[in-house]
Amino acid sequence: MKDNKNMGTAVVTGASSGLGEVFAERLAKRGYNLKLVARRKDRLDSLAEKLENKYGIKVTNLVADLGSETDLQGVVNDLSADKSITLLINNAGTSTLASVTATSTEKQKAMIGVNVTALMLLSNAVLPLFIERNEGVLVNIASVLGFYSLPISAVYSGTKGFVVQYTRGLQEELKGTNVRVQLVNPATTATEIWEVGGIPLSALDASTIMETEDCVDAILVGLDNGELATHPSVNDQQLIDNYEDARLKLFKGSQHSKAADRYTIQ
Ligand SMILES: NC(=O)C1=CN([C@@H]2O[C@H](COP(=O)(O)OP(=O)(O)OC[C@H]3O[C@@H](n4cnc5c(N)ncnc54)[C@H](OP(=O)(O)O)[C@@H]3O)[C@@H](O)[C@H]2O)C=CC1
Ligand SMILES: N[C@@H](C=O)C(=O)O
Repeated sequence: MKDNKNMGTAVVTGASSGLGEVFAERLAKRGYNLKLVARRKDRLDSLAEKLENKYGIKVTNLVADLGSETDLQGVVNDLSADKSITLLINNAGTSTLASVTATSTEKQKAMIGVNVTALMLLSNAVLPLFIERNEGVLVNIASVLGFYSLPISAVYSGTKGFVVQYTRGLQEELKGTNVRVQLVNPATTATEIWEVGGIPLSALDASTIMETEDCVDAILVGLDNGELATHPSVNDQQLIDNYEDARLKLFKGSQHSKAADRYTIQ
């Protein structure tokens, strides 16, 4: 991304705390006007006031529960009609970390509503404009739990697995265009999501917890460098390359009309 004053509008969902709040600050500094989405109006209002005063940009808040069909449709309508949007960061997310049987159906549906349905419908809202203009940036925040499941993350990992594959699919669709789609897989980062999800940060190994600002700054470096998939906390690039190579090889190895020899009926 360039540093100039004609950046258009960046939409950041989940801007009332954590990664989203830092994204909002960093993008304001780069000269974007902002559209911020979350439920907590007080937090969005004070952030908007701070960023407008500090950076001289315009901030519009959309107070909405992305898990509510009506609120989500309101945001979709707003974004679809806003031709100033140049960047959408699908960051809002919610997690309940517990076994499936210990997680209410309501909480499971909330994870699917915010992490999956909202992310997809908000992408649908901006992509037609990006494609028509042949320019635009979509950033989807998944998680390392999108390619790995813990005994307490079956549903959350399922939702983030959707984000991973959906984003990869969009990248394939948009290959050869100037519409950029970045997949982001953060690992443990010091935000409220842990407390909200039932695991206090104090219960985790401190050496594995990244600061929120460091995570966002790494994601933006990845974006500036044109990365398709950004893993902020993975130092060893070879691990990423091996993973990408292995999943491609496994896919290619699956393209056969006959069952594998080990499934021959004896
Ligand atoms: N922190 C971590 O360790 C990791 C986080 N992630 C992902 O990063 C993203 C950001 O989370 P993070 O900053 O950590 O957590 P936070 O809890 O700090 O932020 C989550 C944001 O999402 C918003 N949000 C949650 N539910 C809704 C809803 N129903 N409607 C509208 N907005 C909602 C919250 O706003 P409000 O409550 O005001 O509505 C808040 O602004 C998420 O997608 C998360 O899954 C991925 C990997 C690791
Ligand atoms: N957000 C975290 C879990 O709640 C993660 O994705 O690791």
